Amino acid sequence: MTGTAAAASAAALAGSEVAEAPAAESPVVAPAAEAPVVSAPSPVAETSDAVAAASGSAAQAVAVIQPVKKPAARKKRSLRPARSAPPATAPRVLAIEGLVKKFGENTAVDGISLEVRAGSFFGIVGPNGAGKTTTLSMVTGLLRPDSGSVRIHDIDAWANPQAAKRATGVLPDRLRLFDRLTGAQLLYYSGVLRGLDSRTVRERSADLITAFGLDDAVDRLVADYSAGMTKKIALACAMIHSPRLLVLDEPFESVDPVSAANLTEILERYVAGGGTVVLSSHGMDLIERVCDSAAIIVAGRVLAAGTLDEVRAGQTLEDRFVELAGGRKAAEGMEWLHSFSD
Ligand SMILES: Nc1ncnc2c1ncn2[C@@H]1O[C@H](COP(=O)(O)OP(=O)(O)OP(=O)(O)O)[C@@H](O)[C@H]1O
Repeated sequence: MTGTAAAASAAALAGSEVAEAPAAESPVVAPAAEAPVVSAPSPVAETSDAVAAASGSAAQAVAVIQPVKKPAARKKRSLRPARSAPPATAPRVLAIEGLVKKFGENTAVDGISLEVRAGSFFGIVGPNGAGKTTTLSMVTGLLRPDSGSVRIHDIDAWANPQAAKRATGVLPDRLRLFDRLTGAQLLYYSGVLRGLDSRTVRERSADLITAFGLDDAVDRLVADYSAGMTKKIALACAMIHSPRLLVLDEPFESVDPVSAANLTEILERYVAGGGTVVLSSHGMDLIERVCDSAAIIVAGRVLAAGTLDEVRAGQTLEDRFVELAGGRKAAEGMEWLHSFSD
């Protein structure tokens, strides 16, 4: 997704439980290396090195993916305790009702409803193509819904987009920034565009640059930034007008672990100060670590939403996700991949 600002604070979910059967052919999510708990046994693709045995060829002595023969028993580990969600009495910062978006024959978003209350760190997960970006784009005014409504701090985001955008900071999926500006110029531009006076922008820019560790990069063109640095400057731009709600589409993609910890800390402080974060991510461990509430979206529909514990339902988020998304797929076939062309 793409874009810039918009509105308010956060929340736990309305407690919507599984709404329908898992999509039969949803794509797979590879098991995260560090995924905590796993309770139910589930089939996993196994790797084995040294397949040299078959031919003795050094070229073939590499790891290959073998078909799954039987479900491997998975170790039970304890669940990471969930961060506490805001009370149900907290103001609703984001209310999405019956959102639908079609692209030709393809229904990308098929009636999504969600609620996020002030002070929530809300994670949205789903397989590739599930409709996360499309949903967030409709929330932030970047894509007009076919039907449904989006309210940010009780402002109808599509009837009154300017007011809604004032309350929102946006980190879009496909960053389209004015990258012929330096980082400092881009921050300044973002602040002034938000109506901040020059002095305030300079003060906030200095704070953000330090917080995001961009001191050495601010005078370079954004076009020359690495992917992770670009995410950071874009996130700084999204925050400069101190919005009540931050909508972040895959904020940690391309961000190194140290910088991710830094970003997480900045966001945690923002939430502790009353802000609300809605983010999408494929990092299940990260969502379990930082979010108090979550939604699992598959094929344009919400299959589970609520507090993290409600959504996990006693499993890890990853296992619950895989279960709802239709299970893991065995990596079978493609034997040709092992018959190297040289
Ligand atoms: N501009 C567009 N035109 C046509 N189809 C689109 C467009 N944007 C998204 N889609 C389709 O809508 C569906 C949902 O896409 P979307 O980008 O919202 O998924 P996503 O959950 O964000 O996926 P990912 O995790 O891969 O980023 C997909 O089938 C995609 O091909």
